[in-house]
Amino acid sequence: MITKEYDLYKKKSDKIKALFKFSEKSIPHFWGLRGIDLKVYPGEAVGLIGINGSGKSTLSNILAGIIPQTTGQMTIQGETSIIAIGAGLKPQLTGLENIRLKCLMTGLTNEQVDEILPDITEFADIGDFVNQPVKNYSSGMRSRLGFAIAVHNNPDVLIIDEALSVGDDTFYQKCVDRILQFKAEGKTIFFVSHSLNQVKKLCDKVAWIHYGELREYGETEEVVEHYNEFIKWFRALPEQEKKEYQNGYKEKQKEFSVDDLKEIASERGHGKSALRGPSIGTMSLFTKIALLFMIVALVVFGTIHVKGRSFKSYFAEEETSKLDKQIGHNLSSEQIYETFIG
Ligand SMILES: Nc1ncnc2c1ncn2[C@@H]1O[C@H](COP(=O)(O)OP(=O)(O)OP(=O)(O)O)[C@@H](O)[C@H]1O
Repeated sequence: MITKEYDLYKKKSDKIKALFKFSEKSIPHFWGLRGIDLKVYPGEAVGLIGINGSGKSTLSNILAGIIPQTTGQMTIQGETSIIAIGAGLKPQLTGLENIRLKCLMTGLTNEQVDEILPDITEFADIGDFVNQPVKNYSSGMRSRLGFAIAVHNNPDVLIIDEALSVGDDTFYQKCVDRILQFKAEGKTIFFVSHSLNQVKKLCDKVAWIHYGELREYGETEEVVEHYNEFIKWFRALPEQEKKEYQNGYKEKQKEFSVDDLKEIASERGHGKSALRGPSIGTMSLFTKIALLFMIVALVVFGTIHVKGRSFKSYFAEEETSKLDKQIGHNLSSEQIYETFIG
């Protein structure tokens, strides 16, 4: 059961303060995901649908290992690769440099990159722009480059987050063909999209994420139909009711707690392991005290051993150097002779 809790810091300094706060009550929280359970098999393409802000990108970033979940265990067999518009591309580097960087990061050697480079540039088909910094690319070009790199890295799990929505028809068809080829090879695809037609065309199953919850998971036709019914119902609501509906869910996302999660886990028959997680970003009281102690110790140690010398010898030397300055700058040679020698 995957959850993702975001801290809604108002200022950057609040982030640092929060590390040492023994009560986190003053920091507002927001649960982007509230207990997502999914079992996906090799060769399956799963669509992730939902209204804006429902948690699709949060889930796909967790699946790709870009951000950690707050609680829950995730088992992925194989390598993942995510394609989101411009995700992971360095804007200052050229297309070619980005290709090389990404490939080296996946463990290829420079020689291996040289071999697949022509295939990647041919797939991306962005012409001379491949020599331009990515910051000059249009969103379609970024998507082309990102897609070309990701598919040539040959991942076991491919995550596509809205990356097809910005490409033109020719590129879209090329990507669809490659995705279908991946599926046939037994790879798993997660496909985030607002285009229900694309989802219907590509996906075997669909997960409908609704304000951080998994509202429905099943066969594509059925889930898309229910989602469409919801959209129709929602659009027909008067503006005031729409707002109330949205605010009600947002409030639930703010007030969600580990107790709620425990309740969901027991309803679904999960053991305690479903509640465990990487717990990155939260520190236990013991860790906080230990960290504070280490910082104090470092400061004291650093003060006592200034510039590699003990506190006493450092200040003795400081005094001598002051005297040297006085000798050099204020006293004449006769005065020096009289003061120190004569
Ligand atoms: N770093 C963050 N800090 C705080 N809140 C965040 C953060 N990232 C996402 N959120 C919130 O989590 C919720 C889910 O966001 P997410 O981007 O996953 O939604 P989405 O379904 O992909 O939306 P869209 O369809 O608009 O792309 C949103 O309410 C968003 O404001």
